[in-house]
Amino acid sequence: MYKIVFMRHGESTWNLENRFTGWTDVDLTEKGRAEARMAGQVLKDAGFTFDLAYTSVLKRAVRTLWLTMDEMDLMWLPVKNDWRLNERHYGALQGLDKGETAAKYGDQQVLVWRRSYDTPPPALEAGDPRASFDDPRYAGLPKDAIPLTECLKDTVARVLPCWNEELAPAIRAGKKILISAHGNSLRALIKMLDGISDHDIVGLNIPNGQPLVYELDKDLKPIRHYYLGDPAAIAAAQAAVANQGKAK
Ligand SMILES: O=C(O)[C@@H](CO)OP(=O)(O)O
Repeated sequence: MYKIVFMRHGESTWNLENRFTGWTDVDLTEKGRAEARMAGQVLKDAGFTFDLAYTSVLKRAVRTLWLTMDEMDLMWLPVKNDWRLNERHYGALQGLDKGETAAKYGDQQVLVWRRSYDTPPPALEAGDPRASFDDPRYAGLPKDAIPLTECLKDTVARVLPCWNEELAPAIRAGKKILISAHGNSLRALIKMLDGISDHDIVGLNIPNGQPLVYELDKDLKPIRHYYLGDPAAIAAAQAAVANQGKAK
């Protein structure tokens, strides 16, 4: 049996401000840093250790990983930054207030943009300063791999090769891995792992900074999964994430 740990980053400045974030590279708040340290403490107390860590190229996930590793006295851990673990690109919604957007377009439309499997948010114009074409961290990518918006299906299409080429081989090689990523890139991974339907994935919300353990069989099929933190606090945090997209 294999065990891997997923973790969504701690609270970011735009989580606090309730803005659509996507590929915008915002940092953690003080609360987010505390959540990341707490995750390290919880993992340490539960007896976890790791050989290798994966994260995105966005600083909220990278810093969460650093703080978690620091708390576990694992700063030496090899880290692979993979853009394919980035948050789902939020297109032209990036930077907008979620509640105001819901007041303007309706809760249902915002739920579709936030959680549907195959309806992307409106795309950025190619010349929009929010587009990532000139960002050096994506310099090695073909231009058509850099999104202007993404639905979850598009995120699955980039996360799946990351799983097949990086994560799964590391797990099979016996490495204990920690993956610090984002709400929707983790939803994409979990949808794929658990075979969640396009319909049911709408209801899945991932809380900030809570280690999520997956136990996998020899074929890397999930046996069970569980959060390490307090179940009531996790359920409340998941409900809070779900409610972020509603008009006040
Ligand atoms: O804004 C975002 O990029 C994501 C994660 O914070 O938000 P949501 O939960 O609305 O998909």
